[in-house]
Amino acid sequence: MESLRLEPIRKVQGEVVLPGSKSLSNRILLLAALCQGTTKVTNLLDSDDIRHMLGALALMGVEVELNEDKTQALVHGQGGKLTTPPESLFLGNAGTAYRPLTAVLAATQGEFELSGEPRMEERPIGHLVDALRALGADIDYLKTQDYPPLAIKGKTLAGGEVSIDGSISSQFLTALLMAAPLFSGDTNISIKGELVSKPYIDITLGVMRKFGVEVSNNNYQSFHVKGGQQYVSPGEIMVEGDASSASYFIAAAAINGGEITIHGVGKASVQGDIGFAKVMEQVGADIDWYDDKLVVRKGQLMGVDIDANAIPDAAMTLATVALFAKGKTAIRNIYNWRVKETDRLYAMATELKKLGAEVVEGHDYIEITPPLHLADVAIDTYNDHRIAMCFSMVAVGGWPVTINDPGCTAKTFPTYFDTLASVSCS
Ligand SMILES: O=C(O)C1=C[C@@H](OP(=O)(O)O)[C@@H](O)[C@H](O)C1
Ligand SMILES: C=C(OP(=O)(O)O)C(=O)O
Repeated sequence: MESLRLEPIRKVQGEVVLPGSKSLSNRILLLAALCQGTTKVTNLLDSDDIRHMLGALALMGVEVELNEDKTQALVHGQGGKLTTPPESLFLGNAGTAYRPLTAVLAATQGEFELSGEPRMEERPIGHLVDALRALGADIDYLKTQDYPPLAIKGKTLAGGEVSIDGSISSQFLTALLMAAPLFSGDTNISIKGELVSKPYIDITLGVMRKFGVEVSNNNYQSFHVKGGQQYVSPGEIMVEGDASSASYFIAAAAINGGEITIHGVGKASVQGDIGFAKVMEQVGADIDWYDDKLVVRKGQLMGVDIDANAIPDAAMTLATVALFAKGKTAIRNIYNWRVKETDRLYAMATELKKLGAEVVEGHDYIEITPPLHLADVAIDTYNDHRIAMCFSMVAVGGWPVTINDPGCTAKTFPTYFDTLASVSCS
């Protein structure tokens, strides 16, 4: 479908069961493939990013049995051995596949080429490659220095002392951490620059722990990983609901509930994006917290001024909540929005301005002051699932809107617009 017309939604109400977390799904699949033993993964996300990880694993000889709706997988671990794939591993625009595979394959015997969509070739990976090369990895840039695609000649890496720049993406450190137990000796990793998106490191360390590997860390400034370790299957593991995907329903209920019960994340969540619910309480949402669900109702919404470095994905939703909050909303410390699916700072500013909002696009922040009336426009989505999803808040807030290329939500949430319709009262 070229575009989706959303008419004003009178109220949102009902129950949502979240799909599994993208971040957890791809980490779990990779470690389940590497470990010793078979792992049953439940509540797996079925979306493009996961499909790319599964496709790559299949090409490297990993046997994965999926159930019919692809939310359960039986992964037969290879005990650290992967085979040289017959072709380039095409990883779409999935950062959670591309970055960890780069590090793991650098330490795996075999020859690998990692490619992706055109946008992936514009997303930097130099900080990770620099760190891996410093450890002796053999990695070449096939087109442009510091960017995918890559050619990797995997080999035994001995570990040692290494520093990694954490200022652009936490996924580089995640990748190094996941690969380090496979090195023959111990690795001490120190962080250069400010480490962004820190809560994703907790997700990484938590998943590694489930697969039997403990990493010690000193205040996220240095990490010690023992070498020569084998990941061990936990037997069965459930993927928690996606906290970033929850943000759209938390926001919708806060703008125009009714009441929405969101199943799959709650106060026991391991994902940093649960922090968005706390931000929304500050904005004015009325939220009841349970271990693995949230009940969210409408509130008097007020603009806030927040540092969103820890919740870069969910913070995009706040940018459209801002259209319905009193006064100005400022979202700060989000420079790396510029190197994700698109330049998200530019894209969000451009589309919010089209609706009539007053927007300041800073180098690493955005400020939004809502207009009295929203213009009826078509929102361009820049092949960015989160732009498509967060601009549906315009209809939730009672204004018509057209979303161009709504199918781009397939990256993490293929059924998003159906799920929104299921809680929409016209
Ligand atoms: O590790 C992860 O699962 C992710 C880390 C974040 O990226 P950065 O660390 O590049 O900010 C986030 O935006 C991405 O959607 C998922
Ligand atoms: C930044 C994102 O994706 P990736 O995992 O490709 O970095 C995202 O899902 O918002």
